[in-house]
Amino acid sequence: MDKQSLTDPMPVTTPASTFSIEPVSGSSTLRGRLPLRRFLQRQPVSPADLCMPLLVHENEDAADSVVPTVSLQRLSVEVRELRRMGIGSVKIFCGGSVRDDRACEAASPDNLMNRAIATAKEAAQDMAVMTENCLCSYTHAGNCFLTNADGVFDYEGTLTLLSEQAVQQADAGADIVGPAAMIDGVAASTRQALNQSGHRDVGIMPHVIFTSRLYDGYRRAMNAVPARGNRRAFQIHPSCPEQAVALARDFLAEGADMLLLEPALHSLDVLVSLRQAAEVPLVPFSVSGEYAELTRNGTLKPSEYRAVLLERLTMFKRAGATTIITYAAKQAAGNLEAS
Ligand SMILES: NCc1[nH]cc(CCC(=O)O)c1CC(=O)O
Ligand SMILES: [Zn+2]
Repeated sequence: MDKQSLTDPMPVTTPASTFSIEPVSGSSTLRGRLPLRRFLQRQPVSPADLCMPLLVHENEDAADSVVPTVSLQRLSVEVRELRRMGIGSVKIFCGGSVRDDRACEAASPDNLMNRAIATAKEAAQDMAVMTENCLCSYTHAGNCFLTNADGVFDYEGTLTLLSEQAVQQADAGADIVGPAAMIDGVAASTRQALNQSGHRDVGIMPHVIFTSRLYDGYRRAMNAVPARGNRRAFQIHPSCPEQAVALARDFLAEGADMLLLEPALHSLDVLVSLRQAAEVPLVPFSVSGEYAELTRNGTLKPSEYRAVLLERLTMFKRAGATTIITYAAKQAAGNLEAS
């Protein structure tokens, strides 16, 4: 409950009515009455509703990034602090250091991603550690998938490598893997690989991704800019919500445990319709461009930013989000702690 609403009771007067019809219910004026306003209010957003994306770099934090980044060295401290603030999950993203045509580093047991997972898990056992499962940091072309020598999409090779990558991540301690290459069949092949390697209890949260320029800040920070063009081949055009819903259904039929939707703000309609159709956790990802828009447009004072951020997160929650992935998770948790 914000202090404002405790100290600012709304005087309700009943003016001589100029309407010929008396309202049947007092439902709008009830809100002026403090105990009723409180009674009607749903559970507000809490730190436990938030997931912090961690863009991990080997050495230095990326100074010019529009979104927060963290070095491997600082990761333990960061994860412990987030956990202390009540945040229950982190989603780890890592760049690669070696690119080749077969994206070999993606499934190397001691790549940065796997070391970061182990570090995060060691720092806070009860923090849910989620990963991104993709190839764009490891391929020459910056694509999320493999291609053959002739440039044609290699479906089987991609699924095999993504499954191997997921198993390595689970071995390192990941609780939930996140296939992000937008390839159907990936949830099924990942499930099978996890089960066969003794990771039946590791969850799968595939990404359902609309094409967007709101990813540019992330791609720059993570050195994951596609070599040609701004779009990724399998992402869904913003005009095609039915494709997103269909892909979401396919992933669930394949055995996905939950779904990530991005960009959060540009996929709200899909969140709402999936919430009505499927009893599964739905997780909007408020991506780098959304964070940049809120923090850097220069028109919001700090107090306005905090209030708008809370409104934004509340809106995601009421639209049906189970958890919200946001670069503002730490700030929001700090504000909620302070209020
Ligand atoms: N590779 C998939 C992926 N993983 C994270 C983001 C963007 C996240 C953000 O903008 O915060 C994307 C989209 C993309 O690169 O096309
Ligand atoms: Zn990718």
